[in-house]
Amino acid sequence: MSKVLIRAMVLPMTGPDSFYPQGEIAIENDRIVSVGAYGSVPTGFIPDRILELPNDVVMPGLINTHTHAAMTLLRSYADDLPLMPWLKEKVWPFEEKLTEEDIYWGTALALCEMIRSGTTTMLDMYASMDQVAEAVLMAGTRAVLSRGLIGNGPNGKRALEENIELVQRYHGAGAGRISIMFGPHAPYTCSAEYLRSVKVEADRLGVGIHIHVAETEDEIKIIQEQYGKTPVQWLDELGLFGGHVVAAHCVHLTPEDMDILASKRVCVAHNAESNMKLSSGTAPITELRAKGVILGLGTDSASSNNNLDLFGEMRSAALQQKLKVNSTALPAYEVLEMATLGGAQTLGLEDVGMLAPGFKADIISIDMDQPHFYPRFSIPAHLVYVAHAGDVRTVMVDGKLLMEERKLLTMDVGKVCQEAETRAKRINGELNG
Ligand SMILES: N[C@@H](CCSC[C@H]1O[C@@H](n2cnc3c(=O)[nH]cnc32)[C@H](O)[C@@H]1O)C(=O)O
Ligand SMILES: [Zn+2]
Repeated sequence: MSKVLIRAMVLPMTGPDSFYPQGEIAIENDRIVSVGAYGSVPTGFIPDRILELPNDVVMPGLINTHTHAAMTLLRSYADDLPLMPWLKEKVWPFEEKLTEEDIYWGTALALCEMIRSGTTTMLDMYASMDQVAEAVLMAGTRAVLSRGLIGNGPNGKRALEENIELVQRYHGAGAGRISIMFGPHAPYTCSAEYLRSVKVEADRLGVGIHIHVAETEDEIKIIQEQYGKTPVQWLDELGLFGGHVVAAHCVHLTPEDMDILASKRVCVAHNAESNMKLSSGTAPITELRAKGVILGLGTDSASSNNNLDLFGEMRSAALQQKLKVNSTALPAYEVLEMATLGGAQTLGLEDVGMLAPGFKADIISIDMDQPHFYPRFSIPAHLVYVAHAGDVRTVMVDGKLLMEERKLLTMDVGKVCQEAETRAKRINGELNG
C-alpha cells in the first residue's frame, strides 16, 4: 500500500475552467483518490510521501496515439522524401535487417525519450512486439501494442498469427498497463481478404484495430484505381469499421468520409509533424472536431518527425490548423485535450487522460519556474505554445514514479543510447558499406 500526496499547480483536464493554482492530488497505489485545492485531501489520508512542487504544473500524462517506437533507430537516417519512396527505398530495407534485440533497444530508446517528454502512454505498431512489450514492462509506461501487418507479402499469415499470440500473451499484462490491438498496416498493403480475416480475429478476441488511412494523395489514387472508392469508403464497405478502430493520419478526406468516421465512431490519430515532413498534407482536424470525431495526437515514428516530443506536436498541430483555417482554429485547451483525454478515448482507455478520483495515477509535472514561462497569463497557452520536452520534471504511471528531477528511475539512459547507436550503425554499415 502506498500513499502519495502531490502539492502543485493542478490542471486536471476535466474542463476548460478547472485549474487549482494551489492544488493537491492524493494517490493510493495506482489510482487517484482526490483532486482539489489545498486542504481538499480526505481526512484520514496519511501520505507516505509528499511531493512539494509549488512551481510545477501537474497534469495527466500525455498520450501518443500513433507511433512506431523502435524506429528511433532510423532517426535522421532517411529524410526529405515523400512517403512511398521513403518507405520503399529507405525504411523497409533498413527494417529487414532489424533483429529482435534491435527492436527491444530501439523501443527502449523511444521510451526514454517519451518519459523525459511527459508521454506516459503510446499506441505502437511494429514487428517483434513481444520485445516491445518487454521494453514497456521494464520502462513502466502504459502502452497499446499492435503487430504491423503487411498482408500483401509472403509474411502476412505469420504476422497475423503473431498478432493473435500477442493478444494471448500480453493483453492486460503489467497489471493492465498493456493492451493489444490488431495492426493491419494500410489499405494499400493489405488485400480485402486479408483485412476481412483481421477483422474476424479482432472481433473474436474482443480487441480493436489500428491502421494507417488516407495518409497521402498517392494512397487515394491507388485505392481509387483499385477499388473505385476512397480509402475510408473502401474500409467501411469491407466492414472494418464498427468496433474500436484507430485510423492514423486521415489527411485526405471527403465530406462523406468524415461522416462515415463520425457515424462509425472511428478514432483518428493526428500526426501533424509527420504529415508536414513527408509533405502528405494537412488533416481536416477542425472539421473532424466539429463532426464529433474522437481525436488524439501522435508523433508517428522518429524517422518522419524526427522526435517523439508531444509538446512539440501540440504546438505544430495548433499552428498547422491556424495556417490552414484561421487563427481561432484549434485553441490551446482543445489541443491539450487531444493530447490527454482525447488520446485516452482514442485508445479505448477509460481511466486515464484526466486527473479525477478513480482515474489511474498517470501524472506529469512541468517546471514553470523558468524564464520562458513568465508571466503566467494562461497555463494552457504556455503548455501548447511555449513548453518543450525538457521542461518535464516528474513522471508517474500507475502511481509509480518513472522520473524524478528529470532523472529516469527505471532505465539506464546511457546504456540505452549506446545500444541504439551501435545497432543502428551496424545496419547502416551492412546497407551502405
Ligand atoms: N515490416 C514489418 C511490419 C510493419 S510495422 C509498421 C510499418 O509502418 C511503417 N511506417 C512508418 N511510418 C509510416 C507512415 O507514416 N505511413 C505508412 N507506414 C509507415 C514502418 O516503417 C513499418 O514498416 C514486418 O516485419 O512485418
Ligand atoms: Zn505510422
